[in-house]
Amino acid sequence: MAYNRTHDWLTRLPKVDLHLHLDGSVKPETILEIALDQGIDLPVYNKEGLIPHMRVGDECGSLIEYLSKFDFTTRFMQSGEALERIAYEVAQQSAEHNCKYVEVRFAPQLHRNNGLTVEETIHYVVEGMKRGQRDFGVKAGVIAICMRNHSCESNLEVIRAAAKFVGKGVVAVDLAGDEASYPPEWFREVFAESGRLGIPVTIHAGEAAGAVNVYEAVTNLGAVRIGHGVRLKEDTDILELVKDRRIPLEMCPISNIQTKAVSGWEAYPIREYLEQGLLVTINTDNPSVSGTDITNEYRVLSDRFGFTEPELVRLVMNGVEAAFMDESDKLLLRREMEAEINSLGMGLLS
Ligand SMILES: O=c1[nH]cnc2c1ncn2[C@@H]1O[C@H](CO)[C@@H](O)[C@H]1O
Ligand SMILES: [Zn+2]
Repeated sequence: MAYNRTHDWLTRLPKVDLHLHLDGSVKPETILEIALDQGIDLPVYNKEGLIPHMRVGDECGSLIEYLSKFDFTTRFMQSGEALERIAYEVAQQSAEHNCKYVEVRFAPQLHRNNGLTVEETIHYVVEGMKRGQRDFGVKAGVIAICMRNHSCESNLEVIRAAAKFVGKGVVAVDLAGDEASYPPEWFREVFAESGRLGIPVTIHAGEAAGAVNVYEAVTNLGAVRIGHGVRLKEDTDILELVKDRRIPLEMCPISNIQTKAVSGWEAYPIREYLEQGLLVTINTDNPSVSGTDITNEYRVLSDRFGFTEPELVRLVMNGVEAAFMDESDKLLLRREMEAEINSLGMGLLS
């Protein structure tokens, strides 16, 4: 590939990733090792052969098709050891992309086939992230996910367990899964509990259904951030509300194109959102399902939308602003990142 100055610069740019699913971030070689260790059958026994089972192709037609890939990976994520290891490896992969802070999300109820409790699953993921933080210097937070196709009772169990880890690794709760079939208003009771317990909320909304889901998430589920929000552009009033409240959007460009949240890149609203003053952040969603990484997300945006380096820096720093971090830690992260960005020789923050 020809030398591209911005591509090279993006590799070195310090970044953050606020929207990354643990079960969408598993390395094929790790699946292979866990399967051999635990005697789980595999369709093939080499890492290249596993990739098609884990990753969507260009032909992916919908979020539902995209989500089908997770049935494969979660089979190998049923022990404390596997969860700890995969969380640790997320920190390692983040460090490889000069990602300084990562929020890793996972759905505890999907990892209980071999008898782990909800709290145990959270414990192991938090431990893996902490070990990763020690070894690779990547700061991390964990987000516990409620699933749209799970019962209210099972989601309440997640919220209550997550509450016990607030201040000890867990930073928020989320709602994920098939958005078109399970509207957010069905989960008011679940997120009323997170409100009572004082846990911050982010909700996947405006991805596989319209802007009205963003409205519901913000006004009735207590969301202070929105996962994706790609379809927010369909309703000006709701867009204004999100803008006025400074609610960050966790956009995940490659994933959003694959799940057909929009028809294609020409309809991807990122530049208009940024110009309209929305707090847009760039994230990976699922590196192993989408075949991406955080540097690649920025590269694709710079190529497709002609973002300048100062604009790319702004997207990164929006991520810092949106992080579920206390203000003193955020200030430290911001200073560290600004110093590193300035040392890249661009003087971009002057
Ligand atoms: O982009 C997405 N939209 C909605 N749900 C998702 C997305 N990516 C992953 N998951 C869902 O979240 C679960 C826990 O990590 C995954 O198993 C998948 O079902
Ligand atoms: Zn997601």
